Amino acid sequence: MSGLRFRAVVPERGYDAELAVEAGRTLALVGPNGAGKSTTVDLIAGLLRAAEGYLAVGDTVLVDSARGRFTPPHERRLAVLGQEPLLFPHLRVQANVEFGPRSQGRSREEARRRATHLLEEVDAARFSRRFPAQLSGGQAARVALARALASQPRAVLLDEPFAALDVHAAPQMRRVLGAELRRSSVPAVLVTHDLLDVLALADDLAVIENGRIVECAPTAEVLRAPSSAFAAGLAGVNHVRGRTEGETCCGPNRVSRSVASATKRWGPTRRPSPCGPPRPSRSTPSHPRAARETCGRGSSRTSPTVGE
Ligand SMILES: Nc1ncnc2c1ncn2[C@@H]1O[C@H](COP(=O)(O)OP(=O)(O)OP(=O)(O)O)[C@@H](O)[C@H]1O
Repeated sequence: MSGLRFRAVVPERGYDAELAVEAGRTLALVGPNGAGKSTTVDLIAGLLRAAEGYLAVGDTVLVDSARGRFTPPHERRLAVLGQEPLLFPHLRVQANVEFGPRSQGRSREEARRRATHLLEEVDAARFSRRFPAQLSGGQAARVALARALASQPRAVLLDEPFAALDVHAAPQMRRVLGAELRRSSVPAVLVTHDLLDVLALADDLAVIENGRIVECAPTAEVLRAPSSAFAAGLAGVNHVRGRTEGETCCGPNRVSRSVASATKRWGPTRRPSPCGPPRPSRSTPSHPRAARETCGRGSSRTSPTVGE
């Protein structure tokens, strides 16, 4: 498994963004309402088709509009977990979680083992004989997390997956998700409005505004020295300081910038994003610090933990 490279342009939504997430790392995508976070997830998942687009996970190119390639959602092998659990209503919980591994050709026994393990992890084993209609919203969300992780995806996409959970369930689910992501070493994109999600899960943090990535760097760096007003608000500081040396998380752009220069960068000439241009093959980030400390292929997840 290796990193995820993504770029897409959707003119009718004013969307023109690119991201790179190294294998084994989680990138949190934050931004104001209507900025383009769900659009990003939909594009990567294949639920929305871009006018121009490129998507690769590792060596597998899933979308390349220049070559007319568009892999349908069900063939992408991506785990997508949103606010709605979207469980199969006619299957019991256990069968819902077994469905992914079974459809990938795993044996009945292997699928059962994996589903049972994940249902225990998310504290939903006692619901395994129920149908989705017999679950509460929070219980269904736990099952949906188990199902998303069961199929050993190429990459994981999470669109506010804990929004429906209560204050006790959310920390437990973060722990399960964090452990699974660390174990699986796949790239993950997490859309969230919640700083706790960012602190608990995100190695890197990207800010999207008006369909453009305006900041992308290791989480600790963004929170320490935000260069966008939105990240400053998230970090709880009222000033934008910016970084003084190359500290982007995922790509070749080394020069830190103020919001103003970021806006200039993202002007009509469509320059490379802070997260780097999509690369057609596995490649090491060109930024030496990023490669060494944060974004190197196969590097371990390093997000800070929060007391939960
Ligand atoms: N189905 C659609 N058709 C046309 N435009 C859309 C559609 N869905 C979203 N948009 C527009 O695309 C832009 C990005 O929306 P998106 O839902 O991706 O934002 P978001 O960052 O996820 O917002 P939120 O935090 O409110 O969920 C917005 O301007 C929105 O109005």
